[in-house]
Amino acid sequence: MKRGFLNSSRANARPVGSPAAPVVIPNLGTGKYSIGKQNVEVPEGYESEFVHIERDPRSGSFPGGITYTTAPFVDAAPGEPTTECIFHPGSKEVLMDLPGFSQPMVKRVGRKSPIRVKEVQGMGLGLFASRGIKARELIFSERPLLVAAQLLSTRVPSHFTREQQLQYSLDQLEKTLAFAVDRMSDEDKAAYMALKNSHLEDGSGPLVGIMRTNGLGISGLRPEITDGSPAGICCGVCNMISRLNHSCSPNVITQWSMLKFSFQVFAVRDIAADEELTYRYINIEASTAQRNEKLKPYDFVCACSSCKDPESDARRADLAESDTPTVKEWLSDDEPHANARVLDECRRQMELLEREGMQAAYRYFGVSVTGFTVCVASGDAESASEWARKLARIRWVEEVPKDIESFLDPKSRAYKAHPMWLKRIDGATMEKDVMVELAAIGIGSVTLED
Ligand SMILES: C[S@@+](CC[C@H](N)C(=O)[O-])C[C@H]1O[C@@H](n2cnc3c(N)ncnc32)[C@H](O)[C@@H]1O
Repeated sequence: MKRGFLNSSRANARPVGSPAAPVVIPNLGTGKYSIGKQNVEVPEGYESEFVHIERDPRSGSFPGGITYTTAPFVDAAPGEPTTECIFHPGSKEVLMDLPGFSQPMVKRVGRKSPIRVKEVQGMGLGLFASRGIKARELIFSERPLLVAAQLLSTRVPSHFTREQQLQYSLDQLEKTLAFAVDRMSDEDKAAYMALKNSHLEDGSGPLVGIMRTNGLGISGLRPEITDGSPAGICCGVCNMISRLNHSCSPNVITQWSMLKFSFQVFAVRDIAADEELTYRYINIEASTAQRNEKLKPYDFVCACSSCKDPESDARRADLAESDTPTVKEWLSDDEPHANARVLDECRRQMELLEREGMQAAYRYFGVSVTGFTVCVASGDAESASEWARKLARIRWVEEVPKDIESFLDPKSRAYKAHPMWLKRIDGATMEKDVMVELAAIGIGSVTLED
């Protein structure tokens, strides 16, 4: 039996409330113009199947149907923005059952905003820092204009061709969105309609096109979908966040807070005044060619510094092929120089991550926490404090130790009080009872024999 967080597969997986990624509606075609280019006509007479139901904001969902609602619907703070939602059964209950829902947003974009919208040549609009921003800063929070399931569970006539079925689904989704957009205030409606649409020629209607271009993934709102399929992810469309352009070396990350029903935007490294804020739309560990393939639905070819650097691919491939060093594996490594070996690997990967500007990758946390723990166990507070400095910049990963700031000073007393302090020096084996003790507080693991 295994115990402790750092043993679990979660230690290496993306964290709860992980950064949202823009949504590409999966079964509606992900390639550029992969559907609808032929101007597919759906036979007449099928439009009547569309049904919409509006409900009292506080009542729950009903079996089999979708519900239009305005969130947060319970105890919304006065003057807070609201979101038009298209919910499937169970979504509303997720929120109603969430203790403390909803909490007020923090750091809304106001008069002293650290960001401004500006034209970027060849990219349309973009977001820029209006002052210097420090790594880990919460730059702003935003409640979406719209939250909707990515896919509608409509019954598609089976005698349609595949193209007709896809077009039919797009048309149904467009009508569903139209009803929600119509419920928005004039200001929000205008904001939604002014967003970029890069799906002008693939059969998407204007509202669907805007959702596909700007939507950010939100998990946890479709409890009935338990198979991990994309249908379980909802899509949030925001006004400001939607202006973030893509970079493969992004300087911000977004995180969804269900409790605050809003996205939070954090700086992953220092951002200079007037620098553009950029965000990753796709997995950034992939090669340049793979990344640009994934970006096709957004209708641009990325020209960020990594995409232009011929040596970047080798560095990213190296990372993609290397396992993130974990505390769990280090503890079960009996080799006498495990500390030095694991630390070398942490340093090597960190150098690649920093060189590639990949502070937004979850691996950045994994490498830092392992490097920190190994240094503490070796009694090397000086090196541990360097890793602590990196960890202290990561505010969007829940597993960063809450007291990490107390390890920034290598002379801090926190070191001697750390449960791992001097517990594993190279050349010495670790006592079983020490491992049991550590596992009990969530560091490492022990195998409990029957
Ligand atoms: C979510 S919007 C970003 C904001 C957008 N630039 C605007 O004017 O509202 C996504 C669209 O912005 C453009 N875009 C985003 N990142 C880009 C980049 N790195 N290079 C060129 N165009 C980009 C593409 O048209 C893409 O479909």
